[in-house]
Amino acid sequence: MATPETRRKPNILITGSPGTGKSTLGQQVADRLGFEFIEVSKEVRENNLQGEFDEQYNCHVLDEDKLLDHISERMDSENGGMVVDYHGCDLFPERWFDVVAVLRCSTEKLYDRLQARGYTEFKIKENVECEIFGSLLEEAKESYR
Ligand SMILES: Nc1ncnc2c1ncn2[C@@H]1O[C@H](COP(=O)(O)OP(=O)(O)O)[C@@H](O)[C@H]1O
Repeated sequence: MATPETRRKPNILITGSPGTGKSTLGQQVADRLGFEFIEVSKEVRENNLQGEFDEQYNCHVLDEDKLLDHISERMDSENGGMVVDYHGCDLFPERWFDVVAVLRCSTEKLYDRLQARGYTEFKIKENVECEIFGSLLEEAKESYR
């Protein structure tokens, strides 16, 4: 099982509220470095890693155990060189990452981006509030002191 000391190339986690630009940046970073990009939402859709249906959010929740099992071989590899995009970081074992970036975005821009994505007012408000409070940055600081 690789650790930051034994991995050949670093693993990078890109977190932040939905709409801050994680998948855009993650793909660019992976392309430039020749790393593999795991966009978690896409990985979940393509590999049937959903859990139960959530009525309030009108979508399936993620089955976290299934996701972790699904990517653990690549994340624990001695090679490293993985870029992962997910909105939080406390789901993952700390040993998986050498670099954690938290993307931020102005609330005006975030609002417009989430509206353009067709999110409900409820979901937009919740995500914009999360951005105002800097919740995901705090989560990352707690996990990776
Ligand atoms: N640096 C940027 N400048 C302007 N627009 C951006 C930037 N990064 C992403 N976007 C746009 O913002 C929207 C959300 O980006 P996306 O990468 O899908 O965010 P996330 O993966 O965090 O949900 C997309 O329409 C994307 O084109």
